[in-house]
Amino acid sequence: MKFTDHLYEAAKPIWEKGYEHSFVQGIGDGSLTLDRFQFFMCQDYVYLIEYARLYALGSLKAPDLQTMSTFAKLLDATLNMEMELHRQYAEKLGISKTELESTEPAPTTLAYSSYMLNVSQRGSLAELIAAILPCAWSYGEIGQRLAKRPGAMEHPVYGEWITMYQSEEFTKLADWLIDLLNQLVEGKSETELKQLETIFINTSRFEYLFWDMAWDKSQWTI
Ligand SMILES: Cc1ncc(CN)c(N)n1
Repeated sequence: MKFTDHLYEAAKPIWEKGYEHSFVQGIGDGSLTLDRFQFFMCQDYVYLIEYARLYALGSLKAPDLQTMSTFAKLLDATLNMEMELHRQYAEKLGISKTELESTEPAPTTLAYSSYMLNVSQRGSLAELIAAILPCAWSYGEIGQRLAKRPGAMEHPVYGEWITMYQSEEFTKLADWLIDLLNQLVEGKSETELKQLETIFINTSRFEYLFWDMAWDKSQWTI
């Protein structure tokens, strides 16, 4: 069993709850209200700015030129493919680029991105990947599951979101991280593997909390 298969099994109950979340189901059946989606896209945009920095950090920590170059491609894909989706949605929803970029991170957004940055700055490349992997992997899974629903990809609002996250272009980003993590864990001790699992579970939990935040549109209360 590959190490990432083990991680997948460990996080499965959390990911399943994420898939079943009213927000995700609302994207799938088109019932999600626009105000919630708009809140999500703005928070997600500023989250992705911080997330993209982790790919730059991955490039810094990379052991060889090929790995360095792949992290640079992942950085480019986040800034110019994934975040372009957000910019296009913002335009359609009447949100300017400046407004999008200057979104104040809500508590969950800030906690999630700060946790990833902290773990990745202090830790090894394997720890960095354990922190960022649920983000890339779980959205690919969600996209592919939602895409199987008849008509979901053709929905006038949410169709493009599903189309993007189910795409091969997006899912191959996670595949590459999965392969690299499996290589990096060779020879690691049980304690080190457990630490990687803890990080992976924590960011999986944050993924769930992000759906919750978007559903409730929860902001700072003080
Ligand atoms: C919170 C979150 N998690 C994951 C993804 C997919 N990169 C995202 N855009 N936002």
